[in-house]
Amino acid sequence: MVMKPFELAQTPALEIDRVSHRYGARVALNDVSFAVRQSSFTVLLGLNGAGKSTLFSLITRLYAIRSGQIRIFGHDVANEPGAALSKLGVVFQSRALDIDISVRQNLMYHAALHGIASKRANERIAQVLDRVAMTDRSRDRVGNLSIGQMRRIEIARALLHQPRLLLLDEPTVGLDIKARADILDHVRQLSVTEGIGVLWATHLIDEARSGDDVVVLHKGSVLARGAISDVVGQSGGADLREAFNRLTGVADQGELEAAR
Ligand SMILES: Nc1ncnc2c1ncn2[C@@H]1O[C@H](COP(=O)(O)OP(=O)(O)OP(=O)(O)O)[C@@H](O)[C@H]1O
Repeated sequence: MVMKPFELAQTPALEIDRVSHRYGARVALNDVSFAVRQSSFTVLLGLNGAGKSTLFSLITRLYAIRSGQIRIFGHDVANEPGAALSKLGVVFQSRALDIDISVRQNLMYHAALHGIASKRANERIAQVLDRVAMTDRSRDRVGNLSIGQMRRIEIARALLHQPRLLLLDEPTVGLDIKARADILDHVRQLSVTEGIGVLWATHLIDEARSGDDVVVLHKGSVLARGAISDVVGQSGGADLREAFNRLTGVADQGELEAAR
């Protein structure tokens, strides 16, 4: 018997299935479908207003899903929220740490919210701080860290309960070039070493690397999705920047930056 491809494939870490969302008359997401494979690094590429934050709000259940389905490791977010969200870690655009207490205290507090007992929490905190190379800062007050270091702690925090899907919404905003490259490297490594499916939302084309998957979201619609090499090949462009420009009709990255 010949097996169909979908029977051979693993369950995706995340499936967005025909999701639409409106704010009143404004369509923010229009029939959006794509998947994040397990252990993959998927770049959700879109300009200001593309719908990235709306999509994150639906995945995390901040907003109710009115049209379409979202599944995390096969669990429907609307019908099985406990099973779905237990596998999910999120780094939102807005700052999530209490700057007046230490890194460790922040992480202990978050572990308690997830019901992780203190012995296990101590072990996990040691592991996640090691993952983001911040072990030596555990007793520091968060307010004394640089913005890039805070971002790393936010990523460590999102990893405490051992999620298998990690969402990051514009995680490098406000970081200098070195901190940006460091965070990208750390998260890319996580997808490989920990087998985590990563969805990295950004407007910066140069954060995508060959080997990544990409989803081009523009004005609420998916214009292209798949391996970067395929998306570039199908567009007829020379690289992802040209592919993005052709797909969206946006002139260049300068315009993309200016749109923010
Ligand atoms: N609460 C809201 N009420 C009305 N319209 C909204 C609301 N939130 C977002 N929108 C609109 O929905 C569309 C998608 O916005 P969204 O914030 O999801 O995009 P984004 O890709 O995350 O952009 P950004 O990079 O600015 O965060 C935009 O047209 C935006 O103006």
